Formats: sequence, structure tokens, C-alpha cells
Amino acid sequence: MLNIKSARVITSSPGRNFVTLKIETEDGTYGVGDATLNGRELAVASYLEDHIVPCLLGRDAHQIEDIWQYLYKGAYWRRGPVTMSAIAAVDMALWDIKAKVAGLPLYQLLGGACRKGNLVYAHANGESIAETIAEAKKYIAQGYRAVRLQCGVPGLGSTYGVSKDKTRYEPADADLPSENIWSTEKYLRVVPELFAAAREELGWDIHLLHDAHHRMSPIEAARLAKDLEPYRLFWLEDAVPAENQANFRLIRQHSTTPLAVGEVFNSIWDCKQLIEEQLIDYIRATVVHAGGITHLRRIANLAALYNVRTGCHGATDLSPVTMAAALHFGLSIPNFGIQEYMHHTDETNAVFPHSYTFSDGYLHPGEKSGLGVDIDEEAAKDFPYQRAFLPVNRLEDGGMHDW
Ligand SMILES: O=C(O)C(=O)C[C@H](O)[C@H](O)CO
Ligand SMILES: [Mg+2]
Repeated sequence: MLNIKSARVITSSPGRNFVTLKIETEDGTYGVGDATLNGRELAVASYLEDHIVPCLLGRDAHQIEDIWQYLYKGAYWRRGPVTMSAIAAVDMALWDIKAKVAGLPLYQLLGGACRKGNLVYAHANGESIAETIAEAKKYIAQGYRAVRLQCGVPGLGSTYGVSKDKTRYEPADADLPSENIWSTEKYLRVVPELFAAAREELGWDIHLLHDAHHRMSPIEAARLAKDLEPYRLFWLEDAVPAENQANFRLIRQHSTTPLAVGEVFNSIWDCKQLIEEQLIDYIRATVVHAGGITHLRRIANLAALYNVRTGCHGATDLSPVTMAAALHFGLSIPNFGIQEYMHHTDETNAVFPHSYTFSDGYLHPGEKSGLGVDIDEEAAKDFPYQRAFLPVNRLEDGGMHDW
């Protein structure tokens, strides 16, 4: 029995907003968990502080599964990004504690390493096709084996995935949502040109990926997936909004381009049909938004039965705590596919010192016991929370569209 003595929520903004849970046990061991939900951070902070922390005190930190079930079933109101991110933070922190007590890096507790490291993909983007390809070349020169390509759409002022300042891409860019204008017709013209040029210039030894960010209808997505077939993408991500899982059937009927979806999913129920009907190739659900390691393992086990591999979300709005957890998880499962890797800012890295390292296209979680990531609470105090929203999208006629 290892009693939970305290649990605290730390909200900070070192380069961007993060919500972190720190759980301490009676013997002084502590664990950290990420609870960041981009643009809705304070809702999760309140869920934790007001509704979860009081129920944790005095419980046995070793009973990870039981605490997960208690928080999930016990709330009566199940699922949803706020609930599942809060439960995820508890779950991560408890796995961190268990592995620290065992004196092992977490991946050893999860079954040990299945591979030498986690294959990652980087983000290359530019206003033009030429600029995007030039960015991709920089990543390839650094050893990356997989690169996501996003380029500006001629005629649109801004495009998802394309950074304005050419350094970092942070979509939550204002204290009220920015309004972007979107045209699927314009987008559909440029993407096949981007990948045709990329294969010409980058060759075939590099994995190429693309994120459509849930903006197409099923038939538009089917057309794009078909148009992209000659360029052999690693995946086409978030082709359509996925609340209706059957949407993916139409794309599948028309194309062999591999499909990935799931960064906005928060439970196994969001992807059950997609997996069981083999409508996707990669599931992007991640530790923080899908109920922690305990629940993501359930999703990955189901996926393994149907040849679906993982491709965890790893944008910078997921803190280094989530990245560390995802790397331990990915190293230990048989059906790992790829891990998204966007670099955090120096401020973020200073507040969250971590042991994971990049080498030769792979990330490895390191050998420190636990998750191998910490929060420097003193440093975090210099970066108070700043309200920030994700943008919204309108069509050219003013109608609301998916962002
Ligand atoms: O990284 C990706 O694939 C994304 O789509 C990033 C998301 O827009 C971002 O995480 C939203 O908070
Ligand atoms: Mg995405």
C-alpha cells in the first residue's frame, strides 16, 4: 500500500499553455501527468482540482487500474475530452510513481522494448511547394526518415500547418479565436502538385505524410486519396471529420492510400468501428486525450487484432510529459507505427527537463526510472497561464467549417 498524500495541478505557459498534475505519495515519491487540452486548459484544471483530487487522497497509488475504473465509471458521466484528459493525467502520474518505485524506466514495466526506438515524423511546411520541399530537406539532413508536408494554398490567407514566422507552428495564436477562410476546391488543386514535386526532389527513400485536418467530405477525401496514390504516402491523416466512423468506408472503397485518424478521439468507442472494419491503417489517439496509458493500451490491443498500427499525436500542445509517456508506450507495444514529433520551445524544455533523445530518425525514452520527465515548478512560476484559442474556419461565403 502506497498512500497518495497530495495531488496538485500546475498551470503554466512556457512558450504555450500546459496543465500538469503532480501526485505525491506518503514515502515522498512523486509522479507527473499531462492534462493539457489546447484552448480548453482551465476546464481540465477545474475537473482535476474540484472533482478528482479530493477522491484521490488516501488511495493506494499502486492500484492504477482500479483508480482508472473508479474515475471513469464512478463519475457516471463518461468519456469526452475534458474527463479523459483529466483521467489520463492521473494515470500517467501513477505509472510514473510505480516505475520509480520499481527503479525501472516505464517501458520495462509495460513489457520491455520491442524495437530500438520509436520512428518519428517531423513537420516540414512552407508558403509554397518549393519552400516546403526545402524545409523537408533540412529534416532529412538531420536524420529524419519520415516528414509531414503541408504547404500554403494559393488564394487563401492562411492554411492549417503552415507557420507564419517560419520557425514554430502554434495554432492557438490569440486570446479570442482567429477567423480563417477555407476553400476545399483550392486545397484539392495544390496537394497532389506538392507530392508530385516532393517525390521528384526527395526521392522514394523518405516516408511522406500529410494532414488534411478533418476538412473534406467523404467523396472529396476519396478523390484526394486516389490522386495521391502514385506518391505512396505513409498516411493521409484526418481526411474527414470522424464523429461518423462510417465516413471512412467511402474513402476506402476508392483508394489504397493508407489512412490515419484519431488525435481528437478520447476513448476506444470513438474508434471501435474504424478498427473492427479495418477502415484505417493508423490510430492517432494519444496518451493525454485518450485516458492515459491504461486506456491507450486497450485501444492498441484492439487495433493489433486488425492490423492497425499506432501513430500517436505529438504536436507541441502535448507536453513533454505526454511525449515521454508515448515513447515508453510505443517502445513496448507490438503494433507501434510511428510517433509525431514537433519540437517544443527552449522555455518548454527548461520547465520540463526530460531524458528522451533523438537519434537517426528515432526517439528513445531513455533509461531513467519512471517516465524520465519532470516539472521544474520554480521555473514554471515565470510563465503564468495566458488565454489562447485555436482558430475557427469559415468558407468563402462566411459559413462555418471544420478547422
Ligand atoms: O499535429 C497534428 O497532427 C495536428 O493536427 C495538431 C492539432 O491541430 C493541434 O494539436 C490542435 O491542438
Ligand atoms: Mg493532425
